[in-house]
Amino acid sequence: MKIKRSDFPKEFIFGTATSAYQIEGAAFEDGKEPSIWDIFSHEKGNVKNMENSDVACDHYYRFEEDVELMSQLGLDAYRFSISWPRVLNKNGKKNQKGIDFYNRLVDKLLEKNIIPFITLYHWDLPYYLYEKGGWVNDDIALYFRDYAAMMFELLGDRVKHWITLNEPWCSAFLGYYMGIHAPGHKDINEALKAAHNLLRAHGYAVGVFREIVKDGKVGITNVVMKVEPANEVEEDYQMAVLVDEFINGWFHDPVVFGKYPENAKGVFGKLGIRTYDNDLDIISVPIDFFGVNYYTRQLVTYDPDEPFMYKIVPGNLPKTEMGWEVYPSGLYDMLKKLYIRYRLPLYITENGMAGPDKLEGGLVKDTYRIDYLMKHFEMALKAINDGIDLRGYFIWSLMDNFEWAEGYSKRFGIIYVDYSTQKRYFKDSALWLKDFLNS
Ligand SMILES: OC[C@H]1NNC[C@@H](O)[C@@H]1O
Repeated sequence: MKIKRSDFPKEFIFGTATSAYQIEGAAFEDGKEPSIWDIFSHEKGNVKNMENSDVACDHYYRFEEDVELMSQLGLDAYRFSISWPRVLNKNGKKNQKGIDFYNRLVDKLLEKNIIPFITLYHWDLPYYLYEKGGWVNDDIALYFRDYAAMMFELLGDRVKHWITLNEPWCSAFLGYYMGIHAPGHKDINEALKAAHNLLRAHGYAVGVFREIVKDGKVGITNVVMKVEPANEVEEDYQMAVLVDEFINGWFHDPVVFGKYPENAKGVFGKLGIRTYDNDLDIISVPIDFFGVNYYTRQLVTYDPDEPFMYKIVPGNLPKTEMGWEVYPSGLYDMLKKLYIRYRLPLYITENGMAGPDKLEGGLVKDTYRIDYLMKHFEMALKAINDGIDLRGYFIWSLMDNFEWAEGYSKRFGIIYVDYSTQKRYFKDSALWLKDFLNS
């Protein structure tokens, strides 16, 4: 059964997503100050092939061309992030050139009838704040609140859909525990404190949003994974429950219920981590939607030798270039689980795949990405037809870009970027999407 755009509610929006550090470039230009990723990517061993985003997709200078491409595809919406160190400097002063870039980008999108969705924080913390302790310094939540208020004042007249944080789980646990993302720390106590401060930052930002953008909608975007036991044995099921709470609840439950997930909290409580319960009133101020980033499932098995008694087991389904299993039904399962548990409107703020994309004669035959997207579109439609309040779907990503520790080796775009020339090429998936959006 081939689904069509018209099978979706007419107000359902299709878009693409990017983030500042991954596409903008101009990393040290027009008054922009360094972020933790500008520093981390220049430190040996952190990013494959020592790549960085000094130039990236040169989007800072090419944004008009890129918006034109979005318009040609017929996108309803575009999700992007603001680079905090591009708009606010270490003396707490606005950087007008950086602000002007986002003003022009928003105006260009509106001119093309593309709805802007802004993410305030997509991992590029100003480096001077990291030097003050970064996400481990409790004051960071107030710095974020003031940055958020400034952006709401500057763009809230035209931008009505805002996301406070992208994937705080990654900021906290990849950045402060596993050390594979900036700032590259490996300390579980720091990671849990960072997680808590990210949630506090979110709560403070929502508070000021209600005062400044009265007709706007605000949410938080979390990465979710369908967590399943590797083996049908009791101990693996128990670990799956724990890991599901840790990955799919640690940044959802406090925001809606004002408390951390019980079982997972039991594990971290043993580590003697304060859960700062008195902050949960701030953290759980009401939001308008959850952003859902879905890519794959995670198989877990009990392993008493591991720090948290579990380890991840590779599955046997077909995988993308990231080694992630293609598991469309997991999207449906997670949308259903989130909607039943939290009863909030949902946007898929990221879904997509990294593929072995080859540019030949100006074409990229990424039929595997068309198949991937079609299967996940079908799951989104199934969720809507089952009564889940799903309101939009953003493909990750508009264009190939800097994939963090993987550098430019992983191509997620529906638009191919030739980094040696900065030329953009519609992949077959982009041409397919253009037809789908007009179907
Ligand atoms: O790994 C693909 C994407 N996942 N979510 C966050 C984005 O910044 C990544 O590029």
